[in-house]
Amino acid sequence: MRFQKVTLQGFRNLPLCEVELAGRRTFLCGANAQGKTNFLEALGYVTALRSFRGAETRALIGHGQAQAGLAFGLEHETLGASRIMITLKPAAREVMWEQGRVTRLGDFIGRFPTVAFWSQDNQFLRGAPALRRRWLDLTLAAMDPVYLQALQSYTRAVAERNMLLKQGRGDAGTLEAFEHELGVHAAVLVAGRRAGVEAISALFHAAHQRLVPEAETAGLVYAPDTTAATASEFAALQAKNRPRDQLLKSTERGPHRDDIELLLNGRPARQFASEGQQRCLVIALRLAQAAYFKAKGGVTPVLLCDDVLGELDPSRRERFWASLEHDPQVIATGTSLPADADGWQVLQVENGRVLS
Ligand SMILES: Nc1ncnc2c1ncn2[C@@H]1O[C@H](COP(=O)(O)OP(=O)(O)OP(=O)(O)O)[C@@H](O)[C@H]1O
Repeated sequence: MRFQKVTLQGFRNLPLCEVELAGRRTFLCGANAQGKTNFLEALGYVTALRSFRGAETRALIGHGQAQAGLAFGLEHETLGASRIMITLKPAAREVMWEQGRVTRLGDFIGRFPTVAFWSQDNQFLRGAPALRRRWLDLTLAAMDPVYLQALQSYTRAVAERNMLLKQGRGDAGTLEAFEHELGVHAAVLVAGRRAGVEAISALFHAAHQRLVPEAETAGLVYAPDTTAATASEFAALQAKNRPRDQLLKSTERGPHRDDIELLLNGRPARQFASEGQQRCLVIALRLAQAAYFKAKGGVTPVLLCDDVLGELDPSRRERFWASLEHDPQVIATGTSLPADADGWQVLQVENGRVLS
């Protein structure tokens, strides 16, 4: 897939920007806080209708603006030339794809894959489990509408059960109904996560080997919160935990507490990997995400590299370029043009304006 034309209006600090992207390599160059990451964030939004920074819709709308508009002209392996228009309002979002309005998220999410490499990825190993869970959910849901549906339904069921627990209205019969519902969706989630992590782990190992010359092995393991696997096991678990949950006023156990662990040479990387090793692991994980999207959806994702490649030493950067498969479109940012950017389209970003 390739972005050809990008028009943004009132998106964060970009009041109006219209850009034609030429070829497969674009570098956005500018001082700090000019709008480079904001531009990448707008492009990344098209994949899962979410900010890769995890920002709320409200934060994406320019200060003082009522709404933000994003329009993309894309070249797509399976869909041909595509046009997408997204309008963001504080409490609503509208997506137009070709001439029609998108009403079911599952019809749209994941069709336009992008993978963002950005500075906060460095927190991936040592940050809270929610960060890793969010990444895994986004990766799996983008490629599987059944998983997306289960994730939405599970999240809703937990929120409703929590609401009952908080209000103290949770009599056994009512809670039991939610627990049954919760169990059905939990079983889909854990099965999807187990299979997904196994598939991504193999791609992660391969990407890491291409990136790092040392004979190191990288892997990913699923760390579920409980051993329950079937709908009835999950429902039974919630029923057993009910007295404790009623005291704590929250659903304490379940897939919403799952985690994944990155391994380096069979050991938890978060405890043993050096800073440099961690950086390579996280980049390899993003490459694995791109490979997973390609394998599942048949579309080569666009890589959005926010000031990340500058952190790699020249030999690792060279290997990064050599490790890219299927000649993806790469849109990178930085405060100065790297030495290996020959032949790139260069756009200057200055105070919310993107200039060619
Ligand atoms: N909703 C918003 N409305 C207006 N401005 C915003 C909004 N959200 C963020 N900004 C501003 O946008 C500016 C540019 O942010 P951005 O993250 O794109 O910087 P950058 O060019 O990537 O810089 P760096 O090199 O420091 O990462 C910042 O000054 C930020 O405060």
